[in-house]
Amino acid sequence: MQARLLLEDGTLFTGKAFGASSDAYGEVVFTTGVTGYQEVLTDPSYCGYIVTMTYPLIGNYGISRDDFESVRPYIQGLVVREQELVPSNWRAQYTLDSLLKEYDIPGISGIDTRMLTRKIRQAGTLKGLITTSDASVVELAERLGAYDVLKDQVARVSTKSMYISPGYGERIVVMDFGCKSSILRELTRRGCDIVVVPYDTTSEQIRRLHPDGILLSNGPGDPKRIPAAIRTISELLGEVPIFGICLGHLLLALACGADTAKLSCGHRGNHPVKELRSNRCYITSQNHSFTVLESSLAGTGLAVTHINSNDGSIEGLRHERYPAFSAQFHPEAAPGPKDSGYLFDEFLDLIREHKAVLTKQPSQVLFTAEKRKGELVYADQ
Ligand SMILES: NC(=O)CC[C@H](N)C(=O)O
Repeated sequence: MQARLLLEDGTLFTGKAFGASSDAYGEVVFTTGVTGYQEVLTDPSYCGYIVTMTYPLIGNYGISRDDFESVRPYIQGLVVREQELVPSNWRAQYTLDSLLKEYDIPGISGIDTRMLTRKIRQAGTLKGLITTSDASVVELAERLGAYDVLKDQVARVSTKSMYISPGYGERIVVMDFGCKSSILRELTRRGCDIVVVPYDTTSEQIRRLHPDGILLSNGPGDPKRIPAAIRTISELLGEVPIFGICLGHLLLALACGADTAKLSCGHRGNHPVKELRSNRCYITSQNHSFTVLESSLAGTGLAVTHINSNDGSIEGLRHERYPAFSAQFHPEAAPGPKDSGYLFDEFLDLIREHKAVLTKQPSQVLFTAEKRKGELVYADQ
């Protein structure tokens, strides 16, 4: 069956349909990862997007639920150069085509994904529509024009109620903005006692859980669309060590008074990132549209720890007084190299350091009506 992909600038691609035969609307983005299509499909941060895979053959190792990054795929639609119909992998449970059918997600194959990627690079992210209908292009353009991009993605993908994954180690409260499973895997591997809470949990509710540390997860969309979460983070800042990943990084920056903006076409796939402390370059897994503006950092207490070696954008931040740091990239990888997984160890080191300081200064342990900040905790350093 024929499928068409129409972009908001009028560009029309005609290819072959696979997956569901429903219509999909979304922002069209591309990812350059060579492997990892299952992780991309099921990463909740992709909610609202039609994803183009720049690697030309997709589906060749099939679908295995063990590789999912959440319980289901969250993309709106999938664009590939060539779809493999007969996967070859002993772990495969079913095919890409049958997965997309099961979750009512349409795909289009057989189009020039290189041209599409160039277009997005030049024009920036564009709205698009995948359809198998035979409606006229004029009609499709009208429908696409009337489509408003999703604005409530975090509410869609965050857990509706708190859940635990018990361990004997440090208690980590994960604020779930669309948390990838591999973040929980990394914490579990380190013995953590994990409590995952919905994105709109208040600081008071989080305090009652007595966290040793708070992890702000990845998640879809513009961080400014969840102001209550920004407020919650600013209320907890300095009380408990905080580690932000991707959306969590952007939210931490906003909570400290910095500003964020949308990149023209985002970073998706593997990007080189320089750690300024060691002058080392790490290959990281990335998936984001937004970035922290360097010009907004003055007076926030935030210092840049990592930068993107391709475009110089901010990739990591650390608070100079409070125990808080963040990464724009994905230290949990999935897909991608695990080079930057050391950040989870640094988070646990920070938690232990913070506890040691509190033990030396027990009077600081009590919560007071006035927010207890890191500068008090670290006053004698
Ligand atoms: N992976 C993420 O957490 C993405 C963060 C944010 N939604 C962005 O697009 O920039």
